[in-house]
Amino acid sequence: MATAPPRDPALPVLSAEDVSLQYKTRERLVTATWRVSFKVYSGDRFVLLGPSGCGKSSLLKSAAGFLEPVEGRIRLNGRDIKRPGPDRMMVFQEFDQLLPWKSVYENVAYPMRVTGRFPRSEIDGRVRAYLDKIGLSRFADVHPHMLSGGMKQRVAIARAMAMEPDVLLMDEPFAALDALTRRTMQAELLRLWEDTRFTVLFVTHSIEEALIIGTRILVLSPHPGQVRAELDASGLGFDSAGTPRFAELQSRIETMLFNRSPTSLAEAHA
Ligand SMILES: Nc1ncnc2c1ncn2[C@@H]1O[C@H](COP(=O)(O)OP(=O)(O)OP(=O)(O)O)[C@@H](O)[C@H]1O
Repeated sequence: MATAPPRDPALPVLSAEDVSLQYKTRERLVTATWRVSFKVYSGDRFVLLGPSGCGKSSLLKSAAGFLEPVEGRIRLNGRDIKRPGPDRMMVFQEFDQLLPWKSVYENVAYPMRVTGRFPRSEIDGRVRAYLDKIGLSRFADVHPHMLSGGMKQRVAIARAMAMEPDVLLMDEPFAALDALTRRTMQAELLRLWEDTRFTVLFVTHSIEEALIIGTRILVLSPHPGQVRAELDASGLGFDSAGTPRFAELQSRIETMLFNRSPTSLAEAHA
């Protein structure tokens, strides 16, 4: 297989330029986002944050190649995204994203087998390495219905990461988990990132999750989705919760999203 030419780290992996997204239903035209721009660089943990209806999932769908902008452009390594491809792997919120008739091993192997992204001789090693990374080696032969929600999400993450996509697209991957499992999974994602420094575009409506997961956060307001701000959240993690920087960013985001003054927010939390 031909190796890709080295990429210039100064160029974005993914870029959205004035992206407007719309849905045409029989009754009306829904504008999901209005001229949204952002750039995701190699190794970014880039978070799209905002309330329900601000177009986070639509932007992710567009990056995945399922939804073409009506205005503007969305590009991967400088090329317009026209369709889905193995260079972008998606992890969804739903627990039913695995193929139920295939084992954990086969689920992770499947995209590699059908896309030919790697030589066949490499597939077994890759599956085993990624199952090991997420601590599911012992469950390789188990079928999804035997797994907890958290384990299913781990398999989905391993399956996506094993493809070594240019950008990993994650749509509220931990939102359906209980609070403790969610925290464990957030920590695990950060640990995996420390290991390989993959590029991820992560959607959430949780401010706390955005601050823990993200190195950069794009705050969106709804109807239609528009950019409110882009914030630098690098260096924050679990240990930062409650620190002045964490609290300051949290308060800034709350003010932006709820249009409340910091004082009234402090009162609301009291
Ligand atoms: N398939 C669709 N057909 C029509 N309208 C849609 C469709 N999908 C999304 N929308 C509309 O587009 C807008 C943005 O939706 P989107 O799901 O992208 O937002 P979101 O920020 O991800 O919200 P949530 O957190 O609730 O998923 C909303 O007004 C939504 O109703």
